Amino acid sequence: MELVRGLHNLRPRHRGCVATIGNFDGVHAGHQAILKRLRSHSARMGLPGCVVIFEPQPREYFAPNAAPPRLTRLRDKLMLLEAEGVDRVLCLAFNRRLRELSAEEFVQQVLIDGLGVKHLEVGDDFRFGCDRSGDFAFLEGSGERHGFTVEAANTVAESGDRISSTRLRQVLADGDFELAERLLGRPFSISGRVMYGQQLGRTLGAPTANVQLKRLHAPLKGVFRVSAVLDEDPFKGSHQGVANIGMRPTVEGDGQPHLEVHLLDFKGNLYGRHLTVLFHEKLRDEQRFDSLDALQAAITADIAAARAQWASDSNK
Ligand SMILES: Cc1cc2nc3c(=O)[nH]c(=O)nc-3n(C[C@H](O)[C@H](O)[C@H](O)COP(=O)(O)O)c2cc1C
Ligand SMILES: Nc1ncnc2c1ncn2[C@@H]1O[C@H](COP(=O)(O)OP(=O)(O)OP(=O)(O)O)[C@@H](O)[C@H]1O
Repeated sequence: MELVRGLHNLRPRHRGCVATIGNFDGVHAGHQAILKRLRSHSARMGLPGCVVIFEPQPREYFAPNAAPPRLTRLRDKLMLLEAEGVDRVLCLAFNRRLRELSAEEFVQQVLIDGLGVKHLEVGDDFRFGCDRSGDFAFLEGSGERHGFTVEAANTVAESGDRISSTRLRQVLADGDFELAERLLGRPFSISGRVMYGQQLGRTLGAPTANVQLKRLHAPLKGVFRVSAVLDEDPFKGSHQGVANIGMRPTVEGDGQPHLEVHLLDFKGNLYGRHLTVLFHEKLRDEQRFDSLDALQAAITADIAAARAQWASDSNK
């Protein structure tokens, strides 16, 4: 899969494709349905399938502090899009210039001059352009004038409700990981590099790998039953574990949320390795304990609860 950053990096060879546009945060089952249609039009027309995304996502640009949490960082989003068979991603910087483009200018500059789009696939509620003035009817009209076809994919729903990134954020915040897995088509995960922590975990009887969240504003907090894959290689096996996402109020953290993972029965150095943490169940909320002994007892109980659930799963 090819990543093109910015319109200025498009070359004549990039012209002629089938495309779709959106945030694709989480690459959930609704997105996957659109991407499946993109693949089939791409095969039918013998043209590459291109996804146009924005970075930052528009709401992060408009309200950096009030934007909703991210389900996927750019890196993970790109890996998931590649796994869905996307040939090319055009990542546009969402900035003042882009936000001020009218729907007409967006079509002309991005779809026609930039990509030479021959077919556009969008969701039925898709809107774009300055003040979200461009909709499906507008695109159909543009398509007739500029020579591309447009198709609106039907809404993909689960239990009667539309699947969306917004809904997933709520489902994760509620700790409903079974539903999250159905909406995503895979368990929810966060990945990152393991960095040095305060090295306190080992004295608590549970050494933890501190996974770098960087600027990721995680959509969940609390203590979870997890599994983890090392270096993105599922063939190296997945490890069972428990994890905490929070501020670590008992040990006076650094004011930043951390993702800390304790892998059960694992010995080895994880510093600098890449860890993908898959979330299976919420065990409890993070708490401020009066002593490190009380925290240690709580973590021991978390580990026991996780082990009991794994054991019951394997007996099913
Ligand atoms: C399963 C688990 C549950 C945790 N629960 C809490 C908690 O409820 N409150 C809290 O302050 N810290 C909690 N922590 C975070 C610990 O305070 C943290 O892992 C410990 O301070 C070690 O940090 P270090 O790796 O930076 O040394 C939890 C950690 C794990 C792995
Ligand atoms: N459940 C769905 N069914 C059909 N199409 C969808 C579905 N969810 C998203 N799409 C389409 O996928 C494309 C990308 O969607 P986008 O990520 O922008 O929206 P979203 O997942 O609904 O997120 P949000 O909750 O932030 O609105 C758009 O064309 C959108 O209409």
